[in-house]
Amino acid sequence: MEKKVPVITIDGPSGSGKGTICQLLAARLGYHYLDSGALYRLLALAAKRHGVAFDNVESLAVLAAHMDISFRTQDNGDAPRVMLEGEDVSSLIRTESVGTEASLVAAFPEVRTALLQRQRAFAVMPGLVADGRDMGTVVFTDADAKIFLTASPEERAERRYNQLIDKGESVSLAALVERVRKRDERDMNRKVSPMVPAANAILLDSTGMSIDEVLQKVVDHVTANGIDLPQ
Ligand SMILES: Nc1ncnc2c1ncn2[C@@H]1O[C@H](COP(=O)(O)OP(=O)(O)OP(=O)(O)O)[C@@H](O)[C@H]1O
Ligand SMILES: Nc1ccn([C@H]2C[C@H](O)[C@@H](COP(=O)(O)O)O2)c(=O)n1
Repeated sequence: MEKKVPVITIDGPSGSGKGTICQLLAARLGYHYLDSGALYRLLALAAKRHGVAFDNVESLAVLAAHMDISFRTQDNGDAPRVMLEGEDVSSLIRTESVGTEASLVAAFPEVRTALLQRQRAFAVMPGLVADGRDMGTVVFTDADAKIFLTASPEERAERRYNQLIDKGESVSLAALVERVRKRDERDMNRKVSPMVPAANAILLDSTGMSIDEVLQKVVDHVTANGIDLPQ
């Protein structure tokens, strides 16, 4: 019998630290990493470039199923480069506006269905750490360990603020808090695959916790669920 691919899911709102923790965990375990939010961001960018309106559901679904995308793993351990039609768009998809547009196109069931198999294809040996909003509830329901990572909207906005300042972008913290709240609201209240913790996920509130502290809690949960760290 074929061995089941181990999968760990970390879902949660924007800025909760999912990407950071998933990448550190994947590196520790030697697993693959899926940034599912990047797929929705890529779709938003591809739609703009191909002149597809954000309410043209049929064309968005076709684009979601067929867009030419890839993730290029970096030898130095840095985040994978995100490619669209052969172009490195890693920075382009990280803007606040693309995040909002990704949240808009993600609300369509047709788009989510079109991306389902593409996401599941990431589950290959030796294992996968998947980050998103519905990894534990829809995409990998039989995952070995599920975590729902949160932090207060104020702290998440502040993390994003520091990130943008580091990149040399001038932003208002108050505007970011507002944007974080709006995106949470849309992601939590959409009809399909809303952002909710899976019934068998642990809830981890990272407000006031360092990255190392969060990682340790996640590692504890993962090992308690039978996934061993390599020595
Ligand atoms: N526990 C933490 N304490 C302080 N800063 C953190 C913590 N976790 C993550 N960060 C920082 O917060 C920022 C956002 O983190 P990250 O991109 O991992 O969040 P995310 O949940 O993946 O967000 P998104 O869903 O929008 O992609 C990064 O600059 C990261 O270094
Ligand atoms: N599994 C997922 C991942 C992402 N989305 C949507 C909702 C988010 O606001 C947007 C951008 O995601 P991020 O890069 O910030 O993680 O994409 C989703 O609906 N489901």
